Amino acid sequence: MLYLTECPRDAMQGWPTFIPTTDKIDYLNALLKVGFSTLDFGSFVSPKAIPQLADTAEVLEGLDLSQSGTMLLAIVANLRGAETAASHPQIRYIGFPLSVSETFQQRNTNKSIVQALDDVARMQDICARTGQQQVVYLSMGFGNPYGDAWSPAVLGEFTQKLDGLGVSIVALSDTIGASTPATIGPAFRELTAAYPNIRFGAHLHTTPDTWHEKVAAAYEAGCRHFDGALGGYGGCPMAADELTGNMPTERLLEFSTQVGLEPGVNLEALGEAVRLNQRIFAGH
Ligand SMILES: CC(C)(COP(=O)([O-])OP(=O)([O-])OC[C@H]1O[C@@H](n2cnc3c(N)ncnc32)[C@H](O)[C@@H]1OP(=O)([O-])[O-])[C@@H](O)C(=O)NCCC(=O)NCCSC(=O)C[C@@](C)(O)CC(=O)[O-]
Repeated sequence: MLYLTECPRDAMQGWPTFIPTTDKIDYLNALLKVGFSTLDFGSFVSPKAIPQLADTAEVLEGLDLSQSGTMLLAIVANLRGAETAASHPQIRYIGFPLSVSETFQQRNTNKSIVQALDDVARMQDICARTGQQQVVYLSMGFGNPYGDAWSPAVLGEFTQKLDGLGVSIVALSDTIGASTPATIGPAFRELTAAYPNIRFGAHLHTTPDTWHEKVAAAYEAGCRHFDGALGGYGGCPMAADELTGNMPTERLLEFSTQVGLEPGVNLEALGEAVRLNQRIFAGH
């Protein structure tokens, strides 16, 4: 079975019209029944930066976790957000976007990479206090649209720092869909060999035509932790004017069957989640 993180937060965060809080709650409760390993359900960030998710605390109140084995993950972009996430023991993972592009770090969190690394260290302290776990996203991990210098080696340099801080889950993130099998495969192969204490996830934004080669490259390089969003909607509005789209979870499940793994999801619950997904994102 693949370790799947379903990311409705990533699908919703840049959606142009406000999704009513009750619709978010219904959708997330449906996703909680599907059997995903983790649900990236919302974020505690500035409501000015991401107005769509200003209701995350209210949404959390409405979630029914009683019959779900799925762990909750919330994205934060500063220490204030991390303290908010830390005050909710239902949240297992606190996700922080650390960018290997200085321009994107500034755009996304209004701070430098050096300051962001300091936040990662402090968030490790918060997690040590609460028993939660930090997930660091290496954003723009496969290139950026701003002309900032990038090479495959940069992922190694950042990972070394994260390893030193005791971070044990790192999601290699292709924020704008710039990766290719030629950059994905070596990244997962080399980092997995060099950092056995870290689980590397693939957070690969993609266009519909290239999903398979990207997932296959990561899988063949040993990756078993994939992020996706049903329908492939969304992306990061802080990255570019146009949302790239997410890795469609349906395709990840299809891939999982192709390689002979149990999808590990309840198909009836998945059908209901897809129905609510279509109501929110496709208006029917
Ligand atoms: C980090 C800041 C806040 C810095 O932004 P800033 O402007 O430096 O922050 P500030 O401290 O000056 O505060 C500005 C305003 O935000 C409020 N504020 C400040 N912090 C919080 C908070 N935690 N919760 C609630 N409100 C907050 C604060 O109260 C204030 O409100 P005002 O006084 O003006 O009314 C801002 O840049 C921000 O919120 N960024 C959000 C970025 C974001 O959510 N990006 C999308 C998620 S990351 C992603 O999608 C990438 C990922 C994970 O998928 C992986 C990948 O693909 O790469």
